[in-house]
Amino acid sequence: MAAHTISTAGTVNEDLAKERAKCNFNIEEVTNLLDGGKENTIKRKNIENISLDSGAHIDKIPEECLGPKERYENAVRKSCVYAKIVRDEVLTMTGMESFGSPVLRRTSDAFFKEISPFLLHLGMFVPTIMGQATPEQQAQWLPRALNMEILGTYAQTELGHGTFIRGLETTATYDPETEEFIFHSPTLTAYKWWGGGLGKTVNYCIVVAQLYTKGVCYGTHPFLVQIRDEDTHMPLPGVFVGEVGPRMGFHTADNGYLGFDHHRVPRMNMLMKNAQVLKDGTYVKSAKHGKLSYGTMVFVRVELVYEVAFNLAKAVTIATRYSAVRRQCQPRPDQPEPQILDYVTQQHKLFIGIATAHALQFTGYWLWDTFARVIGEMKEGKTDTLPELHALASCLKAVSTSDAASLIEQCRFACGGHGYMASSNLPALYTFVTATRTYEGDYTVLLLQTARYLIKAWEQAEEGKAMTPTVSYLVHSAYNRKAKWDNSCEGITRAFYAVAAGKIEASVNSIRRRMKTGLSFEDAWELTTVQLVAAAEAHCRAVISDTYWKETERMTSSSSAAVRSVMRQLNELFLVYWVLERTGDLLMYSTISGKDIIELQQRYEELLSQLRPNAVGLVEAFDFRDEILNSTLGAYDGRVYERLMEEALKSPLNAEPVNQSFHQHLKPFMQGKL
Ligand SMILES: CCCCCCCC/C=C\CCCCCCCCCCCCCCCC(=O)SCCNC(=O)CCNC(=O)[C@H](O)C(C)(C)COP(=O)(O)OP(=O)(O)OC[C@H]1O[C@@H](n2cnc3c(N)ncnc32)[C@H](O)[C@@H]1OP(=O)(O)O
Ligand SMILES: Cc1cc2nc3c(=O)[nH]c(=O)nc-3n(C[C@H](O)[C@H](O)[C@H](O)COP(=O)(O)OP(=O)(O)OC[C@H]3O[C@@H](n4cnc5c(N)ncnc54)[C@H](O)[C@@H]3O)c2cc1C
Repeated sequence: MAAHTISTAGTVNEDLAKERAKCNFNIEEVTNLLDGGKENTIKRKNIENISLDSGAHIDKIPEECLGPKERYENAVRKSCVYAKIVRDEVLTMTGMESFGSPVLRRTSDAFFKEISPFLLHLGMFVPTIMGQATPEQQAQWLPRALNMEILGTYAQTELGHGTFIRGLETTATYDPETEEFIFHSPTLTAYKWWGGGLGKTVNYCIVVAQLYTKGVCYGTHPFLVQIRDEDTHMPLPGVFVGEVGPRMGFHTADNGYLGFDHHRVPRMNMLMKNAQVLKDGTYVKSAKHGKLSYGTMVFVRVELVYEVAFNLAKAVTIATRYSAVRRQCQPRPDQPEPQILDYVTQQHKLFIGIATAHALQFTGYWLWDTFARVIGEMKEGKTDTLPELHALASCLKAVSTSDAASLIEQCRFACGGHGYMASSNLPALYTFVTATRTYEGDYTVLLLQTARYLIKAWEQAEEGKAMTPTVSYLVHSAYNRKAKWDNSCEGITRAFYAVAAGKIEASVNSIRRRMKTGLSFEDAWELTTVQLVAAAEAHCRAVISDTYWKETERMTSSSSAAVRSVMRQLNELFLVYWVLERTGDLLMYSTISGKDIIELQQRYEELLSQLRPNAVGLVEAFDFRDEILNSTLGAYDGRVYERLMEEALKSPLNAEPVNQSFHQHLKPFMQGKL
């Protein structure tokens, strides 16, 4: 026991209590807005109560104090406990539509400081069966997968290739004699690498492999492959599977490797919605678009936008509450040390995080609606809106994951030394979210996919062709190269579109100029990629700003005046922040002047001080239960120091007064007897 442990359990930190009293809007009203309605809030809280009130999620020893093996085993145990609660209690109450819902994802954070080994089963295995299998195949596999009688993952990336899917080396060669595919890894670099849950947990997986039939390669296709015996869990003959070893985060996800030595799989295990191999080996392609087999990736990219918004919301809640409790320095003589939340630089670090969490959540839900619409159209045989969805999902995934990771790291900085404590939960949030910038398509690679679409859109605008909605701004820009500056939210958004258009045009001109010197299109493109990435990022920032502004107006149209006002302030802060971050671009592509920029800097500082009294109220509107935040610094009661000490005392190193290494190494070393 530490000497100065004083039990304050049941009390609330005074400063935090005062912050709550200062808040001038109805917090619950904002919570309802963020949940998409009061009914959804009630439903969410119900699910949280059912899942967490029994305390089944509580660890005796903090997860990060366990060794890698014990940590994984504990994560499997808790996954089974949570899955059982969800299956037996939550889904029976809410019906199957809750399966895979953001509420279950949110609640799962109380069980896993990091990640469940089941995440890929729910996040990619089941969605791939739903999206890529025929109705007959779905009828065969889905009930067992949904009931978790089989567990799966998504094994696409190999040691040699992740980005370049066409370069994958695993082969699936059809044998009409036995009506089977023969899976083989011809090289070391053909080994699958990274699949979440693959190392030890799953017995099935979606394997993406080069399909060969009748001596012809038809490119990559998804297959459902059994890799372990359902009873013994032993790898099947011809299957080499294991865990990839320690990594920066994802410690409890048992990311795995997988190789095949002529492993045979029934023909009907090819996911046949978009292409089929008939019994005699004839290949038939039914898909109307060549990239439909990449559908699961688009689905996850769409989900990731609100997934990272959720993680950012947790980080800013922790850092804002802590900043209300923490006092440091004495800027004015004879005055008490201020709360660090009173430092304007601290507000600058945190409030953009709160605003970005809103911006990404609103954009994420808007993108989800767009995705649902395109999927609906595809069911009717229409695929012409898929390229626009792919371009949108690519850039929004890239920018949202990158911004969220940077802002979560900024929240850690904002908490000083204590932010570096694992018990603050900020390190785990960062390592989890920074991975999202890479997986499901690397940042640069995805922005270049969007750039391809934008360059084509520019050419279509030049030719006077009809434009799809998200690039219709290019039509006007051809005639209006310098946007007239106007510092309203609408005017700022318009200027961001002008920046995007200007950068797209500059990229097009660079490519054309280079091609005129005799370079091929590919070489000219490559030399222009720095500009192309910047153009795609600018396009994405315009889309986020536009969506956030319009959604704020729409969502708060019937809110109370106080809620509408604080939501608008946050929205304006976001827009002005990005104007100040991008003044160079705006000077180039709009009529903004130095005087406007000085005025906007002042406006930004005004917004910081207007938002200051509502800061704690705003993060509390995210309505995270302590179990979900999992943080010594961010708990509702603000007992920061007590909780830090309580967690420190749980460290296995504190279980004994003298560690055996003293007798074994230190003492002989210090006494010169080594
Ligand atoms: C019952 C109880 C349950 C209880 C438990 C509950 C607990 C939890 C509750 C709920 C859970 C719910 C889960 C939700 C959580 C969400 C988080 C999810 C986390 C998941 C974790 C994921 C881990 C990571 C997984 C992976 O990383 S998988 C691997 C991903 N890999 C990639 O992304 C590779 C990136 N590369 C590519 O995408 C492509 O190769 C490329 C870069 C696009 C290039 O491809 P290719 O070479 O083939 O194409 P090009 O030649 O460049 O282009 C040709 C044209 O095609 C167009 N194109 C390309 N891609 C697409 C596409 N996808 N769609 C449409 N069009 C596409 C391209 O633009 C070109 O067009 P053109 O017109 O210009 O020619
Ligand atoms: C935590 C984690 C979990 C994962 N889980 C899974 C999983 O469950 N299943 C699965 O299949 N995969 C998984 N992955 C793999 C992931 O999808 C890939 O790592 C990702 O797609 C990036 O591919 P890569 O590793 O081949 O990177 P590379 O493509 O080798 O990238 C390396 C660098 O090269 C650059 N680069 C590559 N190509 C280009 C280009 N054309 N133009 C310009 N620059 C380029 C990139 O920008 C990057 O800077 C996971 C990865 C991580 C980190």
